[in-house]
Amino acid sequence: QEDAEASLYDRLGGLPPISVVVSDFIDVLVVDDVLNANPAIDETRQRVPAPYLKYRVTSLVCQAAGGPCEYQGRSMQASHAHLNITEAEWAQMVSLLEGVLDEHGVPDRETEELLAIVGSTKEDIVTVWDES
Ligand code: HEM
Repeated sequence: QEDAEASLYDRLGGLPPISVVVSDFIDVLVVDDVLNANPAIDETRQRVPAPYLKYRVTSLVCQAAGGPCEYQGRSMQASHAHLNITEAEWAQMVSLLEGVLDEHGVPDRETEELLAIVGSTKEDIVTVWDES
């Protein structure tokens, strides 16, 4: 079934649109007040160049969507463990991502698939879990 239809990568239009969406996503992420209220996130995003993050995230998404890229960055666990990311911060990131996908008119099906890819990394990225 999967062989018979276009990959998510192709349905999104390949690297040019993917890189634009990722770029806009990183742009809103790094200036977000909710996320920057976490000092570990704030310090790290000031130290790590946004264009570098755009490159890495683009290659990761490209690969995960079935495109020709090979992600050569660190694991999600290794690159986020020191950021003390909470569930609330995770939810904020998802909401920013949904906004960017909506702005770019990414269709529902592709939006769901992208959110599922991102969602699959939550266990590795969130280290501060709500009780209850
Ligand atoms: C609340 C959620 C997130 C925040 C605040 C966040 C923030 C950051 C920060 C500050 C860095 C730089 C870390 C460092 O170099 O010390 C980073 C790296 C990275 N993040 Fe995230 N991130 C989040 C979620 C995600 C998600 C969902 C993905 C992809 C599915 C992702 C992909 C990456 C990649 C690929 C890198 C680069 C890894 C490397 O340097 O090799 N991040 N993130």
